[in-house]
Amino acid sequence: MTDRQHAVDSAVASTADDIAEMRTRGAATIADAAAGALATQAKRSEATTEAAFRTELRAAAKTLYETRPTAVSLPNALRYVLRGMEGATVAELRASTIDQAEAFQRELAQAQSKLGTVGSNRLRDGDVVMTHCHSTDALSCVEAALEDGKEIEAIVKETRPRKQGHITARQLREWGVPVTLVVDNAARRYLDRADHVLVGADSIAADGSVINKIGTSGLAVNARERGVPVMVAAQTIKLHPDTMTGHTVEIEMRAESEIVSDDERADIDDEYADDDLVVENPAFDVTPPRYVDAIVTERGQYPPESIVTLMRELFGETTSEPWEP
Ligand SMILES: O=P(O)(O)OC[C@H]1O[C@H](OP(=O)(O)O)[C@H](O)[C@@H]1O
Repeated sequence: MTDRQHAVDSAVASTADDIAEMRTRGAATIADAAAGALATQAKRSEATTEAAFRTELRAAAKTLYETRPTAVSLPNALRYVLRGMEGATVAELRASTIDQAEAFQRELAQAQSKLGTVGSNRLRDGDVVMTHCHSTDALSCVEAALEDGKEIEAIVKETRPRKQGHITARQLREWGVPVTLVVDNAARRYLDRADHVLVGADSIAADGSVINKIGTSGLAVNARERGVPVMVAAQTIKLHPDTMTGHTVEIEMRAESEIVSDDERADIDDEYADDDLVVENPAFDVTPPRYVDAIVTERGQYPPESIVTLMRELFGETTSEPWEP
């Protein structure tokens, strides 16, 4: 084991593992868990010097960062917490880090609730929304509309390969929303019945592109063809500052076991072939801004092309990694 691994608390390692294995998933939920893990690291740290404490916290942040690459809410959360780590003694550093992590978690919840109010203004009584994957930001718009007394129906895409549509359907049913669950391939057929496509985002790029669960871009193109507006619910924590300086967002490639079992692979592949069957499992795709009607944030709704103005205001041009000294 390296010194860095020794310094990282077991609770941080376990949070990182939960994120990597998607037991903790969804961009906002990941950010919340990461901030909580840094607070735990600060609470449990046995560092005796200020330098050792800072090294530990940076090592914890790096461990969390290296779990999944696409949702920018994760590095944005880590950056936010580490920037608040201030003080001349270990006790002061500990207190400020814990305070900052708790402030982050509070603001995250408040932002989602504000975003929900903004998004619900786009929904009319009796509207039908089509969802993809499971997004707490997207669902907060429906929740706010229901609280306003509007009746909303949902067509919920299953979302292969991990079927997060089931989580969305379960939540909506709990709220008493009529739900029609469909396989992903049925989306175009059911768009005729939808008034909105409502999705979340893992990252939003400076040009207004939306990086979200694989299948979002095809859904958005079909929705445009059918004249159904596409609404993306994304707190500003989903804005990807690196894209202001030309970087692209890394698309996570997940294990092939999410798509085919070993037996299925053996059944498909020719055992005498010179090469192996290739199976690829990208978790996300990129929807160009021209297929998106509105990005709904806690600061109001934006046409995708103008999101860069908000990014500059919130992040400046800073894109350094949170664990860099
Ligand atoms: O932050 P909230 O809105 O909850 O979720 C945002 C996005 O995170 C999810 O990714 P995954 O299931 O973690 O791969 C989905 O792509 C979803 O749209």
